[in-house]
Amino acid sequence: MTDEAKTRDNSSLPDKGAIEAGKVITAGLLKHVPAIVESCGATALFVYVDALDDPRLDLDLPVKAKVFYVSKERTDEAASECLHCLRVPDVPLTRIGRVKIAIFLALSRGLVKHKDRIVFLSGLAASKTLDTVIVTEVGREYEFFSSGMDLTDAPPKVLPEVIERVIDIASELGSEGREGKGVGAMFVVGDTDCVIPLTRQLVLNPFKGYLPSERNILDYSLEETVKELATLDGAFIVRGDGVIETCGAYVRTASQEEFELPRGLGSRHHAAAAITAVTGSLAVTVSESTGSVTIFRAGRIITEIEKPRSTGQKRMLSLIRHRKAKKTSTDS
Ligand SMILES: Nc1ncnc2c1ncn2[C@@H]1O[C@H](COP(=O)(O)OP(=O)(O)OP(=O)(O)O)[C@@H](O)[C@H]1O
Repeated sequence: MTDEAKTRDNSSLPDKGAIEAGKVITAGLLKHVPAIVESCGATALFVYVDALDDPRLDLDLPVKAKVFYVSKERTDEAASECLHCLRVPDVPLTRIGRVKIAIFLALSRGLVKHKDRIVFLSGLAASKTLDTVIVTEVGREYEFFSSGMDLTDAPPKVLPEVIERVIDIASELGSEGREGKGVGAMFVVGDTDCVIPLTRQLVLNPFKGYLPSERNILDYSLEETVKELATLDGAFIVRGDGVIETCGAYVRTASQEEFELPRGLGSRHHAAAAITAVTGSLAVTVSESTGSVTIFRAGRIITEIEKPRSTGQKRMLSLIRHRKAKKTSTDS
């Protein structure tokens, strides 16, 4: 976890009473999980372990399903302690957003498949409470994933870790923007032999002249460069093994009418749908206006991860402080 994220989490640490209440709620929920898994015929149980005090103590569940730990932590210990550990981006996410990303990552790794039934336990990391059970069948309902589409049909030759990395960077851009401003972006991943002829450069390719090993999106030292270049118009074109071919590329696309996208989505999102319709690529967009991250495949939206709304708590606190200060000065 980043220092900034730690500070954010520490600032909202629950008091002792809240932790005790959280433990009671979590224990109550976990008691019923094996029965829920069994009666729903679920084959996988996803648990957001950041909402637990100690996953090893709390999670001794005798379930007849594969158990997946979902966490924001990037540590290697987390991955080695359990075989199925899915890391979601370290940004504020809604409970549903977390479910969507974790299931999508599991799908792209081939750990779950289309029509699998999944039980997802979620909650708030800050309150150390598991308080939500979501049961879903992959591909059945539109709220999570595009319905009727076999999501197991992942783009060929795209490494799952590349998909994970792109979603990470996109989520961070959507959540944090750049220097206080919203940033939009588009990443077209895989099938670059077919994608590149359908693009034209809006600016000179900043990656030109670098060895493939020096421009791989899997290299964490490139993160800041990628985020900075996301402020340019156009798309990143990324090979399935993570090598960035170019950025600032305009995607030449068919007319907008061909794609049934929700109203309000503009040319960036239509370009993403279009390029995935005519190539075997996957596209990930970040909306500059809303911060939402959308994943496209075969001309359709697979899923959209909405940015959680700000609670306005900070603004409220500063207003209260301001009013108190004003009252004190008029009283004296
Ligand atoms: N065909 C394209 N190829 C690459 N980038 C594009 C393309 N069309 C638009 N963009 C990028 O998207 C930006 C925003 O365009 P527009 O507002 O129409 O899209 P949008 O889908 O509404 O996205 P947002 O939600 O970010 O505003 C453009 O400034 C440009 O950088």
